[in-house]
Amino acid sequence: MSAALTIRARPLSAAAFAPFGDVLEASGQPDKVINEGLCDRFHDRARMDFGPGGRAGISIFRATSRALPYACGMLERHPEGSQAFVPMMDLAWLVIVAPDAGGRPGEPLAFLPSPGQGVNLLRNTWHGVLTPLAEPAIFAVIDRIGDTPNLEEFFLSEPVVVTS
Ligand SMILES: NC(=O)N[C@@H](O)C(=O)O
Ligand code: NI
Repeated sequence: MSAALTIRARPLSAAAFAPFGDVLEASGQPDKVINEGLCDRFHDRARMDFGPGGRAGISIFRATSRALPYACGMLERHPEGSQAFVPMMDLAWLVIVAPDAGGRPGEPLAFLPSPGQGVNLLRNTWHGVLTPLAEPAIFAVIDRIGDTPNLEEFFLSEPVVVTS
């Protein structure tokens, strides 16, 4: 019986997350200063994609918190569109992603966003479902609205255990 894979969650960084998506944050120099100089605009910072036959939508997720160490038993992906998660309050949450390895998830990575960070997952990127580590956990989710399921799930033979 193989031992369950254990991975350590690391602070979220744009560089480490880049193959999987974008970190949504007020980072670096603003692209524009607007509103009579009273607002910095960090312009167009996500690689969004909703494919033919779909459109962008904003939904609100109210999720149940989990705890570390967290056993992740399923990774999913959305073949027809990107998916962004923007917390609407300051809370700890977990982002699990994985490269594709021949149509199934490869070794996952786990990230802990800092306050002020959201994520945009690229289309067809393997990820764990929204995983807050506190409650209340309210998120704005920007993803594809369409008539197809836009969902592929992969159930792991052994859960991946995420530690802090
Ligand atoms: N199913 C759904 O709307 N949410 C998931 O895609 C998720 O990543 O949480
Ligand atoms: Ni998803």
